Amino acid sequence: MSYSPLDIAATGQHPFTDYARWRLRVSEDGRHTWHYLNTDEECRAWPQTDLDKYWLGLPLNLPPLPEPEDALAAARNGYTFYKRLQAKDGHWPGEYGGPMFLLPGLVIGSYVTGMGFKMEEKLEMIRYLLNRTHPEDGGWGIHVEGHSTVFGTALNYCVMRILGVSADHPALVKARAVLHKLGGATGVPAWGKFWLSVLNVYDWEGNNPVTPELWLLPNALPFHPHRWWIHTRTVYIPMSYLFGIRYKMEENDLILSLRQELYPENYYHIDWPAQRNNVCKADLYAPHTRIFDFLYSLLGVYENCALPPARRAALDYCYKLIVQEDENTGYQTLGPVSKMMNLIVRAHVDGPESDAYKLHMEKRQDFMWVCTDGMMMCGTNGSQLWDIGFITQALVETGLAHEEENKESIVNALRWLDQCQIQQNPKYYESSFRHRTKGAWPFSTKTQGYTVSDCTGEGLKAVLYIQEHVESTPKLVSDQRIYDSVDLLLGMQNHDGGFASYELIRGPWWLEMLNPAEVFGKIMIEHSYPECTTSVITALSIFQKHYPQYRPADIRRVVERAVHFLHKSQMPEGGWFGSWGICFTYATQFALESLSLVGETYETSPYARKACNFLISKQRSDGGWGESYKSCELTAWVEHKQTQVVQTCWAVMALIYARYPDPEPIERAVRLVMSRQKPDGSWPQEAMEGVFNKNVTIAYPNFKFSFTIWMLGRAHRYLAELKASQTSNEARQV
Ligand SMILES: CC(C)=CCC[C@@H](C)[C@H]1CC[C@@]2(C)C3=C(CC[C@]12C)[C@@]1(C)CC[C@H](O)C(C)(C)[C@@H]1CC3
Repeated sequence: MSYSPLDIAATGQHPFTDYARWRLRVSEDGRHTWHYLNTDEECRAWPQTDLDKYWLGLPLNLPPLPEPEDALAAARNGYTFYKRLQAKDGHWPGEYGGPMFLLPGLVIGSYVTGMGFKMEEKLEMIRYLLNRTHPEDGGWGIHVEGHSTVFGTALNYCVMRILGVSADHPALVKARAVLHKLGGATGVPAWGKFWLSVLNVYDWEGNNPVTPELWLLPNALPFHPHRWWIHTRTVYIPMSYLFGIRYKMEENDLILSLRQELYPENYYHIDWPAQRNNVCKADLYAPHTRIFDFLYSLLGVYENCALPPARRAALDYCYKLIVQEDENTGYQTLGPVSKMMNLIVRAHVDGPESDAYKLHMEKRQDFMWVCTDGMMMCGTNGSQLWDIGFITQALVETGLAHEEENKESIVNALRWLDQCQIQQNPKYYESSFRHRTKGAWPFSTKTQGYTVSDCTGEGLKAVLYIQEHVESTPKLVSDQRIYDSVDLLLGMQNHDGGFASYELIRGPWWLEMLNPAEVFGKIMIEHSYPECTTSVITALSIFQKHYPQYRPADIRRVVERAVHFLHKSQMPEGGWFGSWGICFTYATQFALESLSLVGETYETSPYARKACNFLISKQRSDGGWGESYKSCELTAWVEHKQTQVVQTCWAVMALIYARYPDPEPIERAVRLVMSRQKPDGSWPQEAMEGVFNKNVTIAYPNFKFSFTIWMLGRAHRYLAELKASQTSNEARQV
């Protein structure tokens, strides 16, 4: 077995492997895999690039660029740097870390199925966790910036032990103390109970039922799982399978020892059924409702008398759905959590000799990323489309795309966008309850293959911008393919006029009252989001400018209803609540982009005016904006300790969309963003940019390039326009 004790340094400050030997391979459709080269010969044959070095945190030693005289020159310097991080195939790879409950799935899932890791991977995963302990107490949180929780600490503690760290290691001694102070692993939230049960260090009796038979109910029922938010149902399918068979790893010395380490009390005396609703206070974000507890007690009764044929039929059905999901996504599945759960089911049913086992093992690699601090598991197999969508639009809108030295880069980006569009519906379509995909752009890669409304919107915009505005680019995406994506978007509007993430809202609002996850908010059904709504309607409107003859009445109607949704969802203070980026700054940028489309600006619309005043009231004395992820948890603005460059860019973009008439706040913000730029044109990484399920931050490190370049270039032009109109007004007055 490749899991054995290791001698590990006390801290993860210095790499445990030779960072000059890591290489990022970009293959197929933008797939990312990291490789460690063992010999000097291999290293010579495959030299390290600036792209590798940048993400590994190695110095690029670039000469300083000419000091920028204005905002546009700063944007140009920014792109001179960022172009170096473009992969040969045209997209911009990047890490996608933040959640601290993903590596546990990877490592526990691999351990229980007998899949190993390379030594260098193990060492850097350990180092990553050493570097991500909470600076004050030494535990782990649900995400890298969060306080220590049982979820983060119990699971990552197991990861460290599995990977070979001794229980006496100073970091583990500390983490164990945190865990015990929080009451021990009994109070881990539901998903933690699940992983620990799979590892055989928690009793299945301590889990609320995850009844697979729900899948056998008639599809028409309003609470049928096919109506749940896609991430929730895709996780619950393999979860219910593994619960249904009470899967657990065979006992071994490590497991026996973990049973002692994780609990302050005697493991064998724990009253397991009493733990089902025991969740540590530090973890609890979305407490169960009474109705939830009542229904789960009924399911608990059912569990005691479940009929074997019904259980068998339910398990068979879940297994079928799992196989379909694996095949629809190239064994990546929708996301990192379902990935590892599906992997366990397939390993269990299909066995270690099967293709499914081998493919699952191989595709773990797509989520594993080496960063400055070690190796993490990413939130998806990358954010390829999302990142290329923004930077390409930024280049076109700032005019940088037209500059000779950037032509090749922009054509390469178009080629990548072209190959990324999904041109068919999934192999298993209706049978696996999928939304159509023909015409869509996904969030990451075509192989992952899921429609996301706003990714399709941003992908479409990026293609239209390049194909329609940048001279001499080939027209790679045909009219028909563009129509396919417009048809898809037109079909994704919800009854409230807004757009959700992957699908239409399928279930009733009250399903949120049955959220079992405890640590995530708003995960049971789709919801309409101002961000997604904006990406879609801006894409449709830009499309219409270039293709005025195609479904104009439908587009008009969809846009009108969407604008109505945005009006309704404005918060009383004037901002919009962001669900995917932090937070009011993020969503307000999107909402004002939408309003600008229909001519609603500071001068003409009370909505836009209120939003601008809200943003201006949050500008800090240094000219920037800084909002904490706590805003997302609390649904109320919380200041960040530091001003954030990326948020400053969002706020300024919002003001520009609304044609805010006073140049002064914009000029101050531009100065702030320019002052943070390094001589080589880059910006340093600051706080997390993104969020999901209200409670978990996630990194979008490419935003510090796309939104800075975009904002600086646009502000440069906007400020010039403002000055020109002020001068002409003055002239008229004279
Ligand atoms: C709770 C579970 C299953 C955790 C796994 C993590 C996923 C749920 C997260 C990770 C990345 C994530 C935040 C993402 C999204 C949904 C939830 C994801 C997939 C979407 C696609 C929703 C729509 C958004 O506008 C946007 C496109 C930014 C994000 C992208 C990342």
